[in-house]
Amino acid sequence: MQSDTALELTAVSKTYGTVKALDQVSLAIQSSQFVGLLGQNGAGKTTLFQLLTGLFNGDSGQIWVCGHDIRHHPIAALSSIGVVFQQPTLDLDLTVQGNLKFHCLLHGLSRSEAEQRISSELERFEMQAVRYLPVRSLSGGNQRKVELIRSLLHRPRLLLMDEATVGLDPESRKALVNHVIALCKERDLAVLWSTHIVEEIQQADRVVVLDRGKVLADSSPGELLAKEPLCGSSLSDAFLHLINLNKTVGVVHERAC
Ligand SMILES: Nc1ncnc2c1ncn2[C@@H]1O[C@H](COP(=O)(O)OP(=O)(O)OP(=O)(O)O)[C@@H](O)[C@H]1O
Repeated sequence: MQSDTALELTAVSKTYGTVKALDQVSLAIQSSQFVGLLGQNGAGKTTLFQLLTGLFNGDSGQIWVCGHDIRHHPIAALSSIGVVFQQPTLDLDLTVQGNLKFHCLLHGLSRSEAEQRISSELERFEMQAVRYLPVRSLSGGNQRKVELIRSLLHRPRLLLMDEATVGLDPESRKALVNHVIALCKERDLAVLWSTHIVEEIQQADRVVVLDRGKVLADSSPGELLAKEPLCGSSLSDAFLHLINLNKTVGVVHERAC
């Protein structure tokens, strides 16, 4: 494994009954790479994030975060990860400060370190004005920004964004994507950005297309669109083409069996 590899998965599989939610998934993300994980409903994105955040173990395969095997060294692995989940997880009745401070203390930061990091992150996101307001009073876009700020306070090397723009208007969505891309390059952060909205990952260094648990493509948007028969199509069309091709392969495979 390269020393700047933030995440590596080898042949990870997870099955629910007869459903293969993840089927031999392998991928690696280096520091400062923004990788888009694109998949339709049911593709396996959430399952993948559940495995990456240690909620469940896979049936087979291995996951390393910054060189730590998540199954055998979960604390070291998880302390290197920042996560923004699809569902909001802030305490709406606490202030922004209260939510952020709680996270810092959970990660073992001293009170003075916590204050200093909260101040500098709020400044970075131009959010100082809302520091002592209850989260409930913030707009949806600002609540998401607070979740992002919280995910960065313990200085992770890998940021996991699990459909983090759900419920945001197009402008707020774009702003959040741009914030994360800037952070990725500024802080050598590796980012896995899961979505089914193609526009969000137009600027990604790499796009991983997941469908019915399988990785169908893993390349830069440019490389993906240079391949026959995707040549000349938009990223959105290329995505749909790959998904439809996989459906056809599935039908042929089922008939052959
Ligand atoms: N706890 C579970 N029990 C049974 N089946 C599950 C469970 N979790 C996920 N699945 C199945 O695994 C497959 C992958 O689901 P997953 O939620 O990971 O997809 P997703 O890409 O996150 O979809 P979405 O975009 O709709 O959130 C689906 O067929 C789903 O029905």
